Amino acid sequence: MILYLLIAIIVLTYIFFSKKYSYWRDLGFPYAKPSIPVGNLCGVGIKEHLSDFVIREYNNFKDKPPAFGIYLLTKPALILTDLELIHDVTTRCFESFHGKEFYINEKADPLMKSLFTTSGQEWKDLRQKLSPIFTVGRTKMIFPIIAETADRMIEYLKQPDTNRETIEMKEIFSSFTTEVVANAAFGLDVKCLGHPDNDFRKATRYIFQPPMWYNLKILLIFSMPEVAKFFNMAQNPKFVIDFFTKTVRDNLEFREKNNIQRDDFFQLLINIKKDEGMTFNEIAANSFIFLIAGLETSAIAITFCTYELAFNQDIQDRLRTEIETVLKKHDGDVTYDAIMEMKYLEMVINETLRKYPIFEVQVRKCTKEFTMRMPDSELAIPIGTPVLIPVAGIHNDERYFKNPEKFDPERFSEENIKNLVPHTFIPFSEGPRNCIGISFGLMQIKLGLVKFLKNFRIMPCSKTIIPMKFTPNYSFQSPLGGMWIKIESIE
Ligand code: HEM
Repeated sequence: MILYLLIAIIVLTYIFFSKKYSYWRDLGFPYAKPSIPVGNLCGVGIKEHLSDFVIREYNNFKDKPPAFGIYLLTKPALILTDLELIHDVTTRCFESFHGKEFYINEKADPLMKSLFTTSGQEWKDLRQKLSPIFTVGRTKMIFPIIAETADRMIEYLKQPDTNRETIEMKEIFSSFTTEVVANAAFGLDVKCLGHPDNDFRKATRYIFQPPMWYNLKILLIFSMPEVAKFFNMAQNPKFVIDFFTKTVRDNLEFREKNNIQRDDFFQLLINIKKDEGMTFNEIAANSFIFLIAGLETSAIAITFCTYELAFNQDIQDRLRTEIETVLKKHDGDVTYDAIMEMKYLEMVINETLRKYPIFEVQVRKCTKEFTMRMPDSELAIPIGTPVLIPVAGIHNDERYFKNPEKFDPERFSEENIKNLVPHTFIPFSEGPRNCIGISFGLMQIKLGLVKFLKNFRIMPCSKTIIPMKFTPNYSFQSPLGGMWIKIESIE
């Protein structure tokens, strides 16, 4: 009897998945072969990083534009391979693709409903309210916070007991950006450089690299959002929600009670609350997203840039010469204007973001039916379909970037940048839903790099990973086992 029951369960499961996985085949649309029960996500986050999967499948299908089908667990999704279609999705036909694929349960997790996760009118209103926070003028206002924190990072690295022969820099750069963004977003003086067990750092580290069991919970939430809502499940871990909502509440009460005004993002959120109205949850969720989006993205960019500079001494020398020359003109002061004058620095950062796009895939959701034209037919993309832009694949496609493995900042020289194929360099995305924090992120990266290179020469060491491999269960691309290099003081 048990045997029959088992066989029946296996047969029914097989029929269920076969039916789910016949969607693209029935439409006669090219697709990557799925596996029961995770679709095309087999091994992603366990054996390989999402970017490895994206690059591989993109290369398999890039000659069959405009798109191919995959299954995110059992959900059909599209990966786009045609640049014009990508431009339609991000910009030209934005009304059909302004959605994001996030599970929001505000009751259980007030941190999830932010600018990054919301869609439709709610997103539009938020973007309008929050845009004034991210102007170039505001970035200038935050400049001293970034500069002081970068100085603290250099002091820390110069301590006599720091092992400069083999040093893991990813954690140090993440601590640097955590201190900057905690200060800029929350007005908090968090000390995590040299203190990896600091509560703030521990909570943020957990978000980017949760334990394997936690990824299973995310899979469940993603595949059965209705069930997750029924059981009032939260996407973020409880200790992260409690920690950050308490931090925001205490901070808000302290400032309001003591009538404290500061030049930071948090103050700007308080001003919006007073002038235009903003709920506590909106303040909490958006300070949280500034923190999440702001710290790890920039830290990873500095990390990969440093990794490449260790192997490319000529580029490192040229960049250091530029830094010294420009600073000399500014009496040795690392000012906002001095940083903006460093054109080669910009080329080096662009090339870093080309080779290692932090958001290796950008995800949008179809919000209004859209007809995709194919060579000799068309396909109506149904509402609700996730649409993936394979940025890592495009940035490493030899048709657009010759010899993509080579780290070559010249691709972004004044002369060459004009010849880039449109929509092939999109590290901050494009269109109305592009990154809102570009100028702040770039300034953080630039200042961190300038202060670091002014003080240290970088070289590979015995523990440097060659070639680069990514940590499978990390939210962004991040070096497996950390980024170990040797640094030498420049006197
Ligand atoms: C190297 C640094 C950064 C990179 C490469 C980057 C990249 C991106 C990308 C590609 C998106 C669009 C994601 C998608 O469509 O799925 C995005 C959105 C966003 N970024 Fe950044 N980002 C960086 C730094 C920052 C910083 C410093 C902040 C804030 C402090 C920030 C805040 C945001 C927010 C709030 C969004 C959502 C915008 C919206 O949906 O309207 N980012 N970022």
